Amino acid sequence: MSTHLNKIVATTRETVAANKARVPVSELERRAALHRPRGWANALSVRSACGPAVIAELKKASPSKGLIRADFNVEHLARQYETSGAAALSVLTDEPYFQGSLRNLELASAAVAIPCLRKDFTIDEYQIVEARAHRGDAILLIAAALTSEEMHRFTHTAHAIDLDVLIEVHTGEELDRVLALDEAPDAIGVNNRNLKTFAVRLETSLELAVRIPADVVRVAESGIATAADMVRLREAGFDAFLIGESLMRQPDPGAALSTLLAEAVSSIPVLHESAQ
Ligand SMILES: O=C(O)c1ccccc1NCC(=O)[C@H](O)[C@H](O)COP(=O)(O)O
Repeated sequence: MSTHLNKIVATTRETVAANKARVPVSELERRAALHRPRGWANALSVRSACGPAVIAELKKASPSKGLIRADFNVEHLARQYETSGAAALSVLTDEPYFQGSLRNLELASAAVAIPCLRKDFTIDEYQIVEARAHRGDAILLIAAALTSEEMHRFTHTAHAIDLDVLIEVHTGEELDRVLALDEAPDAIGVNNRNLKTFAVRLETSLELAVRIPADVVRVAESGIATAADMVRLREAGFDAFLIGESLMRQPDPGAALSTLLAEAVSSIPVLHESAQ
């Protein structure tokens, strides 16, 4: 595990321990029963069949960039993204490094009809029930932070409570471990951000794309900023594009997403035809 990831995971263990002491699982289960998950991966598949499926990320800050967006009204941003054509949302819930929160997940999810990923560093089953209790529709598992046994167990736990699972990889070796799991995730993401150096290379996705089976949703993550990036990734086989910082830095992230989608549709021939 990289030093950065090690540090984030260590802090996450402390957060989980504190949350467990404060809110019992029975209370999370009571809250979870109030809402039905909305099929995060299916929303991406459906959109991807007729246009670019963007997962718009609500990202206030990050370890690599510090504060990204000061003006951060979660409900407003979530609605703007939905109106502008996002297929799904990703909501960061880590507080110490990303200034996210479970409250943000709940507010964003309640404000829109599109499904929401709880974007966090999942290292304990408690967080999966927590995601469901706070209106999440899917969880993230990061292969670099988990053993194969943990990935399998967490995927099973999430599926048992109707949550979808996105497993994120950075290398071919991590992808091998994911492809060998007995219970497959609903989506596999390739993260272009190197967690040792924070350098971002779209080539990471482009190189691994061919090895991801077409029966899971293929997601390219990090460093996507232009329609040209989306065209390259789409041509390599990706179904969906997870975009955080490049939209968050715009004065009007919703308008920026609309423009990006319009440019992507006109640049990808097959999408242009299906949009006619
Ligand atoms: O963004 C970071 O600095 C970061 C650092 C350490 C672990 C994860 C990190 N980011 C999480 C993500 O995966 C991204 O937020 C997501 O893919 C969107 O990326 P971007 O469009 O480049 O903001």
